[in-house]
Amino acid sequence: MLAGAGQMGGALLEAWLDVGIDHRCLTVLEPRPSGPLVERLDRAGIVLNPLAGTRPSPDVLVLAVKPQMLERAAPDLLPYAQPGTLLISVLAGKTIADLRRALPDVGSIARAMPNTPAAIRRGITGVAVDAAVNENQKAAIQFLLAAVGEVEWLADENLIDAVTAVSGSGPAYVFYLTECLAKAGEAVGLEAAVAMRLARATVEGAGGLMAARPGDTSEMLRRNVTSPGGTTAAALDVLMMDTGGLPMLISAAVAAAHRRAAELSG
Ligand SMILES: NC(=O)C1=CN([C@@H]2O[C@H](COP(=O)(O)OP(=O)(O)OC[C@H]3O[C@@H](n4cnc5c(N)ncnc54)[C@H](OP(=O)(O)O)[C@@H]3O)[C@@H](O)[C@H]2O)C=CC1
Ligand SMILES: O=C(O)[C@@H]1CCC=N1
Repeated sequence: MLAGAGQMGGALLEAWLDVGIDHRCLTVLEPRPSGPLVERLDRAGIVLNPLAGTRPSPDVLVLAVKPQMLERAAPDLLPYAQPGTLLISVLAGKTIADLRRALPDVGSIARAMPNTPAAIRRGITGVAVDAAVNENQKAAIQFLLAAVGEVEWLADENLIDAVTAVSGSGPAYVFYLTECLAKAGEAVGLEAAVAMRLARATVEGAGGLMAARPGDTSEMLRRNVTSPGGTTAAALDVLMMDTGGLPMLISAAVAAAHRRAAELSG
C-alpha cells in the first residue's frame, strides 16, 4: 500500500509496476487524486482509496506524504498501520520515534531517503530500520527500493538526515548548477537558449560519463578536462578558493539542508 502518490510516491509506484509487482498487491491512498493519477491507476488495475474497512492492513505501507502532513494523514492510516505491517517512510526529517508516535500500532519501521532520479530508476536511496524489522522485511525493503536505483543501508537512523542533505536534495543542486552555468554563458556572450542547451548537455554528458566509467574517480574525470595552464585550470582556481569557493558554498548548503531535516522532526 502506498500513501501519497506525488513526485516520489508516483516514481516508486511506476518502478514497482516495471519490476513486475502484481497490480493486485498494490493499493494507493491519495485523498485528492489528479485526473491523470486516477486514469493511470485505473489503467494499471490498482485500487485507489478503498472504502474504510474493506482492505486488510497491508504487509508494507509506504508513506510518501509531505512531512508536514504526517499528523493530518495519520488518522486515515491507522487502520492500515497494524502490528503485521512494515512502515517504510520517505518523509524528510520525521524520525522513527515521530512515526511511531503518529502510528503507534505499526509493527516495524524503516526510514528511506530516495531522490528524484528514481523516476528513471537511476536514484539512490539511503535506508535505516528499527530493531523490529526482520530479515524477510529487510529483503522486501531492498526489493522495493532497488526498483528505483541503488540502495545504501545505514547502521544509524541519524545518518538519514545527512543522506537527505547530500543525495535526497542533491539533484536540485545539480539542476541549479545547470541554471547558473547557463546564466554565466549568457554573461560571456551566448544567446540564452544556446547557453542553456550547452549547460544541460554538459551536465547530462558529465553525469553519463561518470555512469559509464565507474572505475574512474570524479577527481580523475576532472583532471582529464584540466590542461595545465589552460582554461579549466583558470576556472577551477576560482571554484576551489578557500573563501567563497565551491567547497565553502556546498558545505554551507548541505549543512543548511541537514539542519532543516532536524527541524522537520517532531
Ligand atoms: N521530491 C523529492 O525529491 C523527495 C521527496 N522526499 C519525501 O517524499 C515525500 C513526498 O514528497 P513529494 O513526492 O515531493 O511531494 P508531493 O506533494 O509531490 O507528494 C505528496 C502526495 O501526498 C498526497 N497526500 C496528502 N495528504 C495525504 C494523505 N492524507 N494520504 C495520502 N496522500 C496524501 C499529496 O496530495 P495533495 O497534493 O493533494 O496534498 C501528494 O500527492 C516528502 O515527505 C519528502 O520529504 C524524499 C526524497 C526526495
Ligand atoms: O526538499 C525536501 O524536503 C525533500 C527531501 C529531499 C528532497 N526533497
